[in-house]
Amino acid sequence: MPDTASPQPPATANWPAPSADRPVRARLSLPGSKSVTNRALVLATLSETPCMVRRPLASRDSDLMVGALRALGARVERDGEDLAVTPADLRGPATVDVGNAGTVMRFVPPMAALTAGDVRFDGDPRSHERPVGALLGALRALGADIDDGGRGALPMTVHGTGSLPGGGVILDASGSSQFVSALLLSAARFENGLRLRHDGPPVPSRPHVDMTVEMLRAAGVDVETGEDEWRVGPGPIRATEIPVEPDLSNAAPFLAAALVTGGAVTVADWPEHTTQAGDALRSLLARMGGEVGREGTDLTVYGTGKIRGLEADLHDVGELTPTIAALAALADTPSRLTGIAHLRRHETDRIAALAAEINGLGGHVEELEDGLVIEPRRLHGGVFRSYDDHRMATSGAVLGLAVPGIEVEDIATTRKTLPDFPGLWSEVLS
Ligand SMILES: O=C(O)C1=C[C@@H](OP(=O)(O)O)[C@@H](O)[C@H](O)C1
Ligand SMILES: C=C(OP(=O)(O)O)C(=O)O
Repeated sequence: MPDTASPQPPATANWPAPSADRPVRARLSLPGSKSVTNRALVLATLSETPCMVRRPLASRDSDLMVGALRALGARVERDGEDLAVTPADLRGPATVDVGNAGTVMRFVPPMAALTAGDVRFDGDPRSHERPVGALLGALRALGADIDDGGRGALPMTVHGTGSLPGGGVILDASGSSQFVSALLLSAARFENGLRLRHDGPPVPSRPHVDMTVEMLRAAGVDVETGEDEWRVGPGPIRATEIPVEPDLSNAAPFLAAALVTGGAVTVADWPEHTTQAGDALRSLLARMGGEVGREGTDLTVYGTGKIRGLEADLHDVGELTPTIAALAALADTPSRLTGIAHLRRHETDRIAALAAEINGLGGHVEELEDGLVIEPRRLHGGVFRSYDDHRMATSGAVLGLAVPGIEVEDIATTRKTLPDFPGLWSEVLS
């Protein structure tokens, strides 16, 4: 697949985050959602019909997913702005590079179990630390043969046999909602389908599970859901066309710019109905002092010149935390963000990283086991480390709007889910 990224600064150069000397007023179209794109690619590959994935994301995580599926034998071809996926038998041996993409390291192993041959999984060093053990345990209980050297982590090899019995399994998905999504996405292809029950502390990022269920149903799969239970009937997946919505989580830093500068930022094509976690920005940014308006499919956030602190449980929408924390550091009153212990196992330990980086600029952030208490302070310039985490990097950009002299380390890491964040950011600020 062509690499659509525009030229980026080298990974080692710090990026001087532009400060805003006037209210930001902009309208932008965002690239496709990572979460929708990577589910669409999985469903299209498992479908018995050819499928067009419309306007997918083209960035590191989606490139990794395309690479993984091609390694298993899928035919994925670019067709203008779309990706055309043609049914093919999945076969090994294959090697899958998961990078640091949670969706690839969780969604592809069940497909590998349906593949005839060995499939080896490895990725960035961080992929060895991100949780997959509970998912692997569930897959084994459903009949898969997996060699992870007893670590419950990557690297590992799935010894696929071309089919999986499936059936009933209990899993603790408190570490990541992606365990549930991973099993559901492939389940219709298990011989006996799937009866899945979560047992443990609450599953985070629920809207992402809802997204999985909705997309499966749209592909003709029989899915029933209970509080912590899911049932998928065995049968064909028939996806012919899957539209990809703009990435609403990636709208976060851009909409935050309206609050920070007292401006107005419009995101085009905001869906009327969506399961994306980013839709919660409408209420979160309103609670932080913004005004939110909709005109047709345009969604606009207006800054009012004031940013209010926020007390919120972000368990369902954890990936919005880095932007919300940056806003909280610039607010008039303290914030308390809780329910996000699972962020310690995201691209980096986001709780520790946000506290360290905001404090490094003169902030006052206290780490809780499951969150952050942020007391606003006058911040100063300095290097904001990104820990190879796209959302840390964009969080530094938000702070830079109000605080001169911030340099974000490795801005190119934003390519995980946005092909050209620095370009889009400077367009919005121009
Ligand atoms: O299924 C998905 O597309 C995602 C689920 C969530 O993962 P967790 O449940 O691990 O937080 C979310 O944070 C991640 O960015 C994308
Ligand atoms: C947690 C995230 O990604 P991943 O899909 O790698 O889990 C994220 O994008 O915030």
